[in-house]
Amino acid sequence: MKFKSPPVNSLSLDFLTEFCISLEKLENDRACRGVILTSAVPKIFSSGLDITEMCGKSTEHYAEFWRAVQEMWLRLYSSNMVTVAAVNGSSPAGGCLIALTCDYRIMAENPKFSIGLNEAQLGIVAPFWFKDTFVNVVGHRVAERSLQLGSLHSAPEAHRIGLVDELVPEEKLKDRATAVMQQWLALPDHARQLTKTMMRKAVLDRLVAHREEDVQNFISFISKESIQKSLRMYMEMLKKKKS
Ligand SMILES: CCCCCCCCCCC/C=C/C(=O)SCCNC(=O)CCNC(=O)[C@H](O)C(C)(C)COP(=O)(O)OP(=O)(O)OC[C@H]1O[C@@H](n2cnc3c(N)ncnc32)[C@H](O)[C@@H]1OP(=O)(O)O
Repeated sequence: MKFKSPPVNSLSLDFLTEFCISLEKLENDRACRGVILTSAVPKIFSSGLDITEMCGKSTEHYAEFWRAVQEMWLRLYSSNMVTVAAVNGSSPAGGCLIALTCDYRIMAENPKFSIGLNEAQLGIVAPFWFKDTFVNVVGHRVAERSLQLGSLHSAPEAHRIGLVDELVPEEKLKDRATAVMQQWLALPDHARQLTKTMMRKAVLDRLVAHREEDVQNFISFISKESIQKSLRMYMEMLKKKKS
């Protein structure tokens, strides 16, 4: 599956809805046992949640948007398919979450590409299930430091801390992702799927049990004037960086 929402594959409500529909179709297709996620946009895997969806909108819109973010994560983290992220560009925040939610991450070894949960840099907080997914990949200490600092890690550093499983030259990314997929698909599906469920169930159950509370937390957090101001300033900064 190739993300193609230029300029930066930001995760808008439309993007998330289409992503979930596509995942559901693949999940229900008995002939499909695995999916490789990558980007058709040069240099960017995904720029994370679309900030414009979280700025100056109604409470109803925030609720709908956040439910779509939750749905994307719940479907991908609990997928029966083998999921491989072929990270061919930068991947901050929600983009990093998508990669973390897969079974395996391969990143192009370009030191200009960065990845991480940088929410703190925007003055916002990664929710508990972003944090739990991160901890499950890199361990508590590395996750805590990285989250508090809102670090964006260069590709080599991301590999060093275990955020990505391997680095390959960009032109070899597709072949390597295919080889990894074949390796994972060589196992009997039922054994791999039950193992995945066992490893991920507690974290998935936690969001399922607190889903509505999480929506309400998001709404009250994002509606604060101080948070809206931080997001507006961040968007301004992104625009200024260009000129
Ligand atoms: C008590 C606890 C309660 C907790 C409750 C929950 C709290 C809320 C949790 C929310 C979690 C949020 C997760 C996120 O994902 S937030 C998004 C974070 N993303 C970023 O920080 C990335 C920002 N973008 C960049 O750094 C760069 O754009 C990038 C490196 C990706 C690409 O750089 P490049 O130079 O190639 O491109 P431009 O910067 O010029 O961008 C092109 C245009 O795209 C716009 N843009 C970029 N990113 C976004 C985005 N994420 N959303 C919307 N729009 C984006 C950018 O402004 C440019 O637009 P213009 O062409 O119009 O200028």
